This record gives sequence, C-alpha cells and structure tokens, in this order.
Amino acid sequence: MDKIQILDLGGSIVAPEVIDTKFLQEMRDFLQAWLEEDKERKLILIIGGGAPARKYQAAYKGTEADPATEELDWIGIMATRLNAQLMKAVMGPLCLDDVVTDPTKVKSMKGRVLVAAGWKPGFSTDYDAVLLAENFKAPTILNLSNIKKVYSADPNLDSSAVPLDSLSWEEYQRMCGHTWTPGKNTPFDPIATQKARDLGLKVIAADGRDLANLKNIFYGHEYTGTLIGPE
Ligand SMILES: Nc1ncnc2c1ncn2[C@@H]1O[C@H](COP(=O)(O)OP(=O)(O)O)[C@@H](O)[C@H]1O
Ligand SMILES: O=c1ccn([C@@H]2O[C@H](COP(=O)(O)OP(=O)(O)O)[C@@H](O)[C@H]2O)c(=O)[nH]1
Repeated sequence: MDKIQILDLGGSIVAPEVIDTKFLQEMRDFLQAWLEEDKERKLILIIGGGAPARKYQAAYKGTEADPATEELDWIGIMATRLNAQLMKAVMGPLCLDDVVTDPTKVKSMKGRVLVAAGWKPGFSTDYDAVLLAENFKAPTILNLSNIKKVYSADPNLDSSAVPLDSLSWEEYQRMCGHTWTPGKNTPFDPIATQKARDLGLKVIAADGRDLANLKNIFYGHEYTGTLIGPE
C-alpha cells in the first residue's frame, strides 16, 4: 500500500438520504488506526455531493424547462463542500488544513489527513481526485461508492450486465463515454477518466460501506472490486 492514499469518497457513502453517523465514526476509527501504524502515512479524502446534491439539483430542475448546466454544477459543488466540512470535522485533529476547494493550488498538507470538495463546473469530484493524485504523486485512486464492482453496463438499467474484476481505460471509455452531464451516474466520471488515462493512474472501484473489504485493499489482501487501468 502506498504511503499516501487517495480516497475518492462518493457522496452516496458520506451523505446518503439519511447520514449514518455510526458508519462515519467506524470509518474514522479505521483510517485513524491505519495512520497510527506508520508515521509517514497520509490520507487525502475527496468528498462527493450525495443526496443533498441530487435533491437540490432536482429542486432547481423542477423550476426550469431548460436548467442551466453551470447552475446545476454549482449546486452540486456546494453540496460537496457541506459534506466535506462534515468529514473534516469527523477527522478531528488529524486534519489541520481547511477543506480544499481548488485542487490545483495544493501541493502539501500540514496534518495527516487532507479533505477536499468540489472545485468548479464541468466535472465531478472524481476529477478533483485525479488532480490531487497528480500533485501528491500518488499512483492509485481508491474510488468508493455504492457499487461492489464496475459492470459491463449500468446494472440498474441492464439486467444482463456482468461484474468485472479489471478493465483498461480504453474499455472503460467505450462503456461510459467522454462527455460530462451534471449528476451523471457512472463509477468514474468521463473527464476524470481521460486525465487518469493520460497520467497512467490506476483506479480501484469498490463498495465504500464495506469496511472489511476496504481493510483488505489497504493491506494488499484479496478484495472485491474492480481495477481500472493503468493502460
Ligand atoms: N458500468 C457500470 N457499472 C457499475 N455502475 C454503473 C455503471 N454505469 C453506470 N453505473 C451507475 O453508477 C452508479 C455509481 O455512481 P454514483 O451514484 O455517481 O456513485 P457515487 O455517488 O458514490 O460517486 C451506480 O449506482 C450505477 O447506477
Ligand atoms: O469539481 C466539481 C465537483 C462537483 N461538481 C458538481 O457537483 C456534483 C456532485 O459531485 P459528485 O458527482 O462528485 O458527487 P457524487 O456523485 O460522488 O455524490 C457533480 O455531479 C457536479 O455537478 C462540479 O461541478 N465540480
């Protein structure tokens, strides 16, 4: 496991319809224990918009026949910032920096944990995670959301979709496309995908609520999830 770990935490994990405070506490305890084992370890947590983003975007969409894409993104960004502020508080003294809102400006951290939120319209927090991985020279992003694996198609729309253990960036792009729409539901967003591919990064997509599985990933044991890239 790398000394610096980039956790791209989907909003569905941090802020689902009802926030699961016990889960947040358990996740904090697990991450804290991992950090305590080695003084050189660090964590960057990038937090998605979750239910508040979708709820507020839906409210705005309800008022407009043709809602502005940028407004939808800004609403989503503000939700990521609220969720990130919550995560920063949950991490307590491990996190000494303010929540990051421009990933291009940050190249170091004071604490053991850095928490980041959305930056500007045009992509999701997956892209912000890629920019932070680039700045901190981390080769892998752990993308944690509400799915156990990436499937051959969206399993919620296609019942014949099969789970995949690994795939290349090219295969992933063929499946999830190249264009961005606010609130888009894909395991990794298309803009982030192109940048991750260009940088030769790896992404492990896994279920963020399964802490036993997360432990397996952190400690290099066999895990349930999908490896995308690096080719
Ligand atoms: N090929 C695919 N494999 C798995 N899930 C997919 C795929 N394509 C689309 N999805 C959708 O992506 C969703 C996960 O993305 P998202 O809801 O944005 O997660 P998060 O909010 O946790 O980042 C799944 O619930 C699923 O509906
Ligand atoms: O840098 C960013 C991050 C987020 N968003 C917007 O905020 C929404 C919620 O963020 P994200 O998709 O990362 O949250 P998640 O789907 O993981 O809950 C996105 O759909 C975008 O509309 C954005 O425009 N720029």
